Amino acid sequence: MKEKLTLIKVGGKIVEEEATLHRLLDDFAAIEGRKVLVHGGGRSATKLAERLGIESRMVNGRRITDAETLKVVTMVYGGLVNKNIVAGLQARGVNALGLTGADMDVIRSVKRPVKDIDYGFVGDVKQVNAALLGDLIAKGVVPVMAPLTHDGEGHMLNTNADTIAGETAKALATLFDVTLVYCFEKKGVLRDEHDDDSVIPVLTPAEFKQLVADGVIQGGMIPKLENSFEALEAGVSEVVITLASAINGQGGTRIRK
Ligand SMILES: Nc1ncnc2c1ncn2[C@@H]1O[C@H](COP(=O)(O)OP(=O)(O)O)[C@@H](O)[C@H]1O
Ligand SMILES: CC(=O)N[C@@H](CCC(=O)OP(=O)(O)O)C(=O)O
Repeated sequence: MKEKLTLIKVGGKIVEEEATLHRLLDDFAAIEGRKVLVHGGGRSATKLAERLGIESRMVNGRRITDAETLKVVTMVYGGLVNKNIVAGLQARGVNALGLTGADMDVIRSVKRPVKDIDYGFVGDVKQVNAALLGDLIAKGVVPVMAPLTHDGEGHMLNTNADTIAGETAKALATLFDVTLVYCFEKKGVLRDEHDDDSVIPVLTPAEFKQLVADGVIQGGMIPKLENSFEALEAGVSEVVITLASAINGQGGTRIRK
């Protein structure tokens, strides 16, 4: 039987605010057994870009990443956000190791080809080094992964954090019994975005399609759910979308095949 592993993805709103980040780190530190944390930081990148006079543009939930924006996201995700989390976890007795995809060649990607839209320096994941992550995890290390990858030819690329989480969960599912938890600032996938208590407890692909067509599920939630269904198909045992302050408990939306 495979050992259990919990992979938590935490988004920009949570990591940006001290209070919510500290709560999340307390809850993450309390998770027993093998674990991995993947973080975003989109909101912090947008704020720094604004201070530097660089315009931010998102298309289909992805950041258009020109050369200047790539410098900003590399500083923010690989530097400030990642190290803040690593230091916070070390203070809580968790042996965290911060990684971008370039570190130990853990995630290689290919620059997204230009079709209708030129996303710039955005990477589509090609390969996750599950064996390496598995070795680190077996040694008691807790990887903390930033949403940055590399192309193997000397270039960093910006990759959506939900995708990093989904792809890493899929790769680790060859070694572990993986639960993937996307946590954010709402209680789960909601039937009415303005009613916090309208959580959909279980979501299937057919219901997802219908809710997208009805306009109930929109924006960043669409790629998050697409990544979730893909992960389940590829052998991840369980996918949950839930409130950041509820990662240890029940509740949220459970994704079904
Ligand atoms: N039906 C829905 N239920 C909950 N959130 C939804 C729904 N439809 C759209 N959303 C939006 O999706 C957002 C989460 O996606 P995203 O911003 O990519 O998350 P993250 O902060 O985790 O990166 C929520 O903040 C919410 O505004
Ligand atoms: C290519 C791309 O869109 N990358 C994302 C990576 C950060 C991210 O996904 O952060 P959240 O989880 O906080 O949204 C971006 O730059 O916004």
